[in-house]
Amino acid sequence: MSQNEVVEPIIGLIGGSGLYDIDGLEEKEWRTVETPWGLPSDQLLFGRLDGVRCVFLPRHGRGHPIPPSRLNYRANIAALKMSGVTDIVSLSAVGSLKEELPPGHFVIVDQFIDRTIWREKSFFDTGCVAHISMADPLCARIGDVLEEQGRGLGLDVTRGGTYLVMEGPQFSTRAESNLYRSWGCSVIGMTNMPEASLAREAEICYATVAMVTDYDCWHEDHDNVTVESVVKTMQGNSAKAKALVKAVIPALGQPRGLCSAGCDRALEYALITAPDARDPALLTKLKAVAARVL
Ligand SMILES: CSC[C@H]1O[C@H](OP(=O)(O)O)[C@H](O)[C@@H]1O
Ligand SMILES: Nc1ncnc2[nH]cnc12
Repeated sequence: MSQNEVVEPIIGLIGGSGLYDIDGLEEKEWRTVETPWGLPSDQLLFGRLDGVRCVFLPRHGRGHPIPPSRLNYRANIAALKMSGVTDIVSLSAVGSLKEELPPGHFVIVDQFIDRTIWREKSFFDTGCVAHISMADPLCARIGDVLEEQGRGLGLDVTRGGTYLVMEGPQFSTRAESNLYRSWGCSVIGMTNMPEASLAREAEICYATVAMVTDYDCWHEDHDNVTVESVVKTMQGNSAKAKALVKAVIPALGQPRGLCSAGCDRALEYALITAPDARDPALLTKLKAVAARVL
C-alpha cells in the first residue's frame, strides 16, 4: 500500500431494523458469499448507484429472522471485505438516552461502550494475535460526508455521540437505562459492536447513522420502547435514510487516496505473533480479511 495509491471505493451498506432493501440500485443482483467464518445474514445485494459500486447487506436477513446476539458478525464483515468493500455505512435503529435527541433524529456516532458478552469479537485467535486501536472506532472521513449530506437534505443530524451496545434481545431495565444516561451515552442499540471492531480489523472504513426511534424507558413523558413503536418510527426514518444513502454514495464513491482517518491501515502495527509461531490453518482463513499484512 503506497501513499500515492488511488482507491476506487466500493460502498457497503448494512441495513438494520426496517431497512431491508435500497432504492434506485441498478444492475441489481443478490449473490451468496460464503466466508471462512460461515455464511452472512443473507445474500448480498450487488449493484450500482449513480455508477458507484455498492453492496447491501440486510443485517438481520430479509424478513428479520436473526436476533442481535446470533448474528454472525465475522461472516457479515468478511463477506463485505471479500466483495471488495472499502467503506461501510451502517444504518441502525436506536433508542435515545438524551432529551435533545428525539425520535426521527439521526446521530453520527463517534464512540461506543460495548456491554455485549456473548459474541465472537475478533477474526484473530490463538495462532495469530493482533491488537488494533479502537480509540476512535468510527471513520471520521465518512462521518464528514454523512454530516454534510444529511444537513444538505435538511435532516435533524447530530455529529458525535456515544452508542451503548447492549446484548439484548430484551430491552433495558429502567435502572440500566438511567445508568447509561449517567455515563453520558447518547443512544442505545444491540448491533454495532463487534460489527465496527471487526470492520476495523478488516481495514474497512466504517461509520454509523444511528436513527432514533424511541426514548428507551427512562423518559417520564414517553411510553417505554416496544417493537411496535420502533417499527412505526422506522417507517418515517427509512425514507430519510434512503435519501441520505442516495446523497452520500456519489460523494463516497469518488476515487481517492488512502483514508485520512487511517482505518485502512489499522493492521499496520497490530500483529504480535512471530511468523514462525503462527498457525497455518488460521492464516489461511485470515487471508480473506487481512491478506495485506500476512
Ligand atoms: C426492532 S428494535 C431492536 C433492534 O433494532 C436495532 O437493530 P439494528 O441496529 O439492526 O437497526 C437494535 O440494535 C435491535 O437489534
Ligand atoms: N431502546 C432501544 N434499545 C435497544 N435497541 C434499540 N433499537 C431501537 N430502540 C432501541
